[in-house]
Amino acid sequence: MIHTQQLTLRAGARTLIDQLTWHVEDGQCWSVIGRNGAGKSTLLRTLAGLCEPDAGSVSIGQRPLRDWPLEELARTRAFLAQSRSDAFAYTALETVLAARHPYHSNRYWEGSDDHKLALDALAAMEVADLAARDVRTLSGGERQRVAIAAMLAQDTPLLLLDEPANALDLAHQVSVMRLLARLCRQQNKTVVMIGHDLNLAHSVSTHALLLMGDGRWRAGPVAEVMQAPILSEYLGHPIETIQHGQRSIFIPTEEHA
Ligand SMILES: Nc1ncnc2c1ncn2[C@@H]1O[C@H](COP(=O)(O)OP(=O)(O)OP(=O)(O)O)[C@@H](O)[C@H]1O
Repeated sequence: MIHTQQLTLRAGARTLIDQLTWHVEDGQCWSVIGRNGAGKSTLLRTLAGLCEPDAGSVSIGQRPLRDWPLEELARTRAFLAQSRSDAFAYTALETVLAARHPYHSNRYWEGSDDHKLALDALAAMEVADLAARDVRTLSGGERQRVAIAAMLAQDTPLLLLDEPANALDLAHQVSVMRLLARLCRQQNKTVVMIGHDLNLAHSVSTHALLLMGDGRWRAGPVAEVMQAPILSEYLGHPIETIQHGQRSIFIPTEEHA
């Protein structure tokens, strides 16, 4: 689904990611992990086609990103930004319906199929009861779930999510992450998401990409890459693992003053 070849991303004089050659296959669920400022959002925006690489290339489905017509790209990848601002009085339903526009090049109005898809997406995110509400009146977590519903309604094989668990309460963090993992397993969708919760990432992801923020990176299956010594190095803080049944739980080591 995604193939990067010697991809290099910089911010000013800093090299964030150096020569990333990376394959993301259909049906995989990747977590991108790294410290604040490591370049995670910059990478995701580049994969979405919103930023130009400084060197190297990105292909989506065998085709270089720059060769994708915008409307076709919008039917292939959906992007959840880390933050958003709502300038106008759209309802939650209208916001989700807007995600159907890439399917309407030959007609102006959405059809009943679009309404059903949008309502289903709102229901999947447990915000169907908010469909008629002005998005500017929603709480942070409700607005986040409407934004994820819009992604689902966009119905793309590739989902790129910048901190999807942001602002969600514990129950919704778990249900949203499980839903993403299920989309990969059952519908062969591909997910690349950024997250700071190692335990959530470990429980739902098949693979992880670690970014050091100085160009270095490490990519691979979760069992190989999400190990305490490697995570400690990449996150700049000692981390221990404890086993709880089948689960590995990551905890930051307490440092005594
Ligand atoms: N236009 C710019 N000019 C200079 N530096 C920039 C610019 N845009 C981004 N940066 C820097 O690039 C670095 C990477 O930013 P990015 O948003 O990708 O980090 P991140 O890993 O997503 O961080 P976070 O976990 O805080 O969301 C940051 O240090 C940021 O300050």
